[in-house]
Amino acid sequence: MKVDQWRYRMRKVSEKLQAIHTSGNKGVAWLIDPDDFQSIRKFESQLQEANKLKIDFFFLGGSLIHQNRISEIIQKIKEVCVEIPVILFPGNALQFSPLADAILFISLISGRNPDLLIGQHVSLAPLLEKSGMEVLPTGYMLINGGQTTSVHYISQTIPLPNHHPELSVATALAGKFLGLQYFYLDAGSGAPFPVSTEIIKAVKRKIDAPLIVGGGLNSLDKIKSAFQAGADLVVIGNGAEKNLNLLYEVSEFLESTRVMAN
Ligand SMILES: CC(C)=CCC/C(C)=C/CC/C(C)=C/CC/C(C)=C/COP(=O)(O)OP(=O)(O)O
Ligand SMILES: O=P(O)(O)OC[C@@H](O)CO
Ligand SMILES: [Mg+2]
Repeated sequence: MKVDQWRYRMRKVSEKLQAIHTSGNKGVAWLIDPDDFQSIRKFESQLQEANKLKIDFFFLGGSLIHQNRISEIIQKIKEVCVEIPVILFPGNALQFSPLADAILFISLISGRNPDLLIGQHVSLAPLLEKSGMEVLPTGYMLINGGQTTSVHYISQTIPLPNHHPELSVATALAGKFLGLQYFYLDAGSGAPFPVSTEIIKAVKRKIDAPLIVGGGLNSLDKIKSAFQAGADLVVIGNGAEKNLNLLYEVSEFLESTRVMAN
């Protein structure tokens, strides 16, 4: 299938995110690490599951990747899961593929590293324009999840404290005044503690935009708490890699809340 054909079949990604946000229905994104793509057969069978699980989005990216197989992975996803949008979640400008449906154009607003606030963005902008891809301008905020994760190290930034909501609120407000349209609170992949509900609630109160939360969400209880605190979309990476059943549990939970809301 050609790129335009599958883009045509879908609602715009931004519309889907906005719909999740305004309806109060929650969503789930499955983060695929391009480096974990070893056996194509295993990946294919996981993708079959993704169709059944009603995953809302695939996120694709990593802090540091060793092999750039992003286009190949997207092709595979599109063969099996035509209806699930693939959103790039790049650690740098090299992690680009014109085959994706949209890109989280993340600016690391919790940090003070100019390359991750604007530098990588300038490098990618001309290519991005040519691709015609949907761009999601996103304020990306790293929150201390109890351990130094890959993204902390690679970004060379200090995360926001997990228990001083006023700092996260000030950061998110600055992002809002800069015109960012999506916010992503991330404790970092594999974090022992996810973003605190205190922080999620405080940011949610001030920001009327889709709120993405991820990092260390490896149990249904943690995911429910993130939703209850105000996350619109949760991102699950390691939790699904270790136990695909977690995605079943989340999907069942979402299904039951959507039924109750209708
Ligand atoms: C928008 C463009 C062109 C680039 C963005 C550049 C920025 C702002 C990067 C922010 C910092 C960064 C390195 C983010 C990567 C986030 C990500 C995809 C994390 C996925 O998890 P890993 O950190 O790879 O987890 P593992 O250690 O579990 O593999
Ligand atoms: O791998 P996990 O801990 O689920 O984290 C997902 C994502 O938010 C990391 O950037
Ligand atoms: Mg990774």
